[in-house]
Amino acid sequence: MAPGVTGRTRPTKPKKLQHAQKRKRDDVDVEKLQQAVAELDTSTPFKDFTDLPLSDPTKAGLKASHFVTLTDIQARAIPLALKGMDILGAAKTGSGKTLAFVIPVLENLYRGQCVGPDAGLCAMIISPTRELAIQIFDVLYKVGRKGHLFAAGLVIGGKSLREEQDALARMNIVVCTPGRMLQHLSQTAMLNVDNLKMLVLDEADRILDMGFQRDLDAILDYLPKDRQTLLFSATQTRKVSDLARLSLRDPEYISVHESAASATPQNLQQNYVLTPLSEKLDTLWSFLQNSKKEKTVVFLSSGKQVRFVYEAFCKMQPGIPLLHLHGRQKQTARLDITAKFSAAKTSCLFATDVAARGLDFPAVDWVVQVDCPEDADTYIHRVGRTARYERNGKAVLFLDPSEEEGMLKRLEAKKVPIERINVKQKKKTSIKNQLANLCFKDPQLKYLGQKAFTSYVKSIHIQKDREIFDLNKLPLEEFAASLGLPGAPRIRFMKGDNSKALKNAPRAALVSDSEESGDASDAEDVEPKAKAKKAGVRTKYDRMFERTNQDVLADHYAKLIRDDEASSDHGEEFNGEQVPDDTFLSVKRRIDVDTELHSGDDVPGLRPKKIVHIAGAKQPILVDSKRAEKRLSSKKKLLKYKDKGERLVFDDEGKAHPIYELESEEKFRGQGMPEEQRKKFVEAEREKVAKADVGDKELVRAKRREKKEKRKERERREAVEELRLTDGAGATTNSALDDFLQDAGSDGASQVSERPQKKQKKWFQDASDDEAVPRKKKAKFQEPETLEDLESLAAGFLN
Ligand SMILES: Nc1ncnc2c1ncn2[C@@H]1O[C@H](COP(=O)(O)OP(=O)(O)OP(=O)(O)O)[C@@H](O)[C@H]1O
Repeated sequence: MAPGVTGRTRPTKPKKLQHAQKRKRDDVDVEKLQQAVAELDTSTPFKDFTDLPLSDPTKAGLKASHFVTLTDIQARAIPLALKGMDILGAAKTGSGKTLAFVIPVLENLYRGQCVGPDAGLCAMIISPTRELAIQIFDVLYKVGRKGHLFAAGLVIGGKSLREEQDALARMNIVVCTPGRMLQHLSQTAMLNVDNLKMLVLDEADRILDMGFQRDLDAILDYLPKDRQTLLFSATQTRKVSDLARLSLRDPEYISVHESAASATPQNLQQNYVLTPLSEKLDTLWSFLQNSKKEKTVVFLSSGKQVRFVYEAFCKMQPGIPLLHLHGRQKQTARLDITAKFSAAKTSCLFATDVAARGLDFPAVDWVVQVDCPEDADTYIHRVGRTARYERNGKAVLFLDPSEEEGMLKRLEAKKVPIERINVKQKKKTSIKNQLANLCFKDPQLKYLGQKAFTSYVKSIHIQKDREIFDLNKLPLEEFAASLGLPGAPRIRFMKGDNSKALKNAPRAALVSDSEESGDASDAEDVEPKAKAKKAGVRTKYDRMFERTNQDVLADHYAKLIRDDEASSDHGEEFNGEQVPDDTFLSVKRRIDVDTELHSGDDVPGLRPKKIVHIAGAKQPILVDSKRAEKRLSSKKKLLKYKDKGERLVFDDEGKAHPIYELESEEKFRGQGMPEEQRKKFVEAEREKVAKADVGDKELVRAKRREKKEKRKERERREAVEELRLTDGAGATTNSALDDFLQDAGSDGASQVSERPQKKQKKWFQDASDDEAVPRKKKAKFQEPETLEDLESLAAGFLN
């Protein structure tokens, strides 16, 4: 519906006349707005949205969504953006950057009358991840739904290319991810971007970094140079080279919090805990046991770790709903998980850095970083998932002692205030035995553990900041044991690899292909944009699971492993990026073959025949087909041609004998009748077994006794502890988490009562207090139920 027009028009008026009148009113409105914007004094501090020269539909949309007061970044960026300036906007996480570009997009297009299918695509908003793109689209819909006539759409993959192509041809505003957008620019004939007026990069530093470089540069080649460009991020780029790439025209650098004491929100409490790598899962488990009533995001460095920890913790039933999110999940699953976590009051989400940037989950209490982030910027974005827009939040970073010094230095340089706290030892439970038992009983979990171990080691190996990440200082054997593994899986590194090149390899090296499926693997954000064939050699575990998979695995695990294999095709996901496996690991395989061409090979059209001599083979092999040639590359298959040899044992004098040697007949007869000999033998063996059984039973009894004693001892300690706690002044008023974490330097036994009450309240009281406000708001606004609903509504504005 057009701005200012109500639905109750008189039915007697002819339609043409109505439209003409409406257009006239729009023109007047637009003219007035143009003038107001031209006269806008950008040095005036604006407080409310009503102070700005905005169109009626935008004002109505803002009002309906309960946006009244401008945040700092909005107050400074929106007036300049309305005037058509290029902007580099930097402000802390959760400070409302999305509205700071959504409003100018709607307004500038409105004033420029870029509406309807003839206007073509006028604004492009690029986001690094699909989830963030959907979130931006949601905000665009909320603000634009009250009368704007633009057709807006999402282009993030996960749908058929054809479907997206048709919709794109009608769009005025597109919210997209770089890979998929590039695919359309190069393949959708009907897509015309000549009229593009505005380009927005959300999380600009991420989109400008090497991971997206190829796609972004290619997109920029398609776009007209004469356009307005807006860049926003909590950690903004100022590199001249980046600005040149974007052809910015005298950009305005707006850094709202540059002079602030910290780069992170003020209402965010930040701490770190020193915990050796091998105890990180114990600490995490204990933390979750003490925060069952909270909403937590847990960051791990790779998708495989996320899956292992999620599966293992689910089996251990922590008493809090668990979710997991990583880049290799199908898009539908990812959307489902983000929606579930957004709606949850208490839950724990295990995630890779795919969830680190931009996502606005409501009411997150804690961000826990189990694995150290790759740099301070990633830290800032991760912790930014909590303490958003005036809410309180808490973040804790687990650091191995080897990571402490380097990471603290980096954080200090970026103005991140962080204090050390300790975990109360009495509240910490070890889950090592439990995990070992689970892995022992469940080979699939063990397999996931092995993958988790390998991917963690890889993730450390490819880190470029050697002051923080040093593989040699990490207790890898203990780490493997902490995952429940019987030993550390062997990993072989290639010599002279370049970590930076490796980390950025996937985007640079992989070529986009045009799948039309709705599969998550097609083309997007943190995923590689192509299917790189796995050229590497399978490990013995891979082979083992390929075999087991066929009929032994439960459906659930068969799927897990299938997914895993699918993901392995693309390599590993580290810090939200994909790193191909084959560039990282190599297994030596050498075959001693000596090849000679068979005579007559040069007959045209015939496959050349080769005679191959293999070391140890009885005779040379004729290779006359592709299959025979392939067989040569398999060590196992080559065995068939080799002389098998004979296994021998050596006696005391060093003489060789076959393993099973028959006794001489004479000697055998000398020992009595065969039946008697058999009986004697059976009797002797029975005695041996009986003796061994006594020993075994004694061992089992001893173990049981030991377990029982340990349990009793633990129960006794807990009972004493409980008594002491209920007796202690103020102790019962603290949450379980108060009881779990303690300030660094204070001793474990007297924590709770020693900490000043005021500080405790500031730390932990926020969760329930603040929740009411946003939830109430949400109840009033009727959300479209599915993404499809939302998309069709936004596309349908045009009607
Ligand atoms: N003017 C406003 N009034 C009230 N709430 C607002 C306003 N602007 C933004 N918000 C709310 O603040 C929250 C954070 O906003 P947004 O997601 O835009 O932050 P951001 O700065 O982009 O964060 P990040 O850096 O993590 O991407 C959202 O829930 C949003 O609805």
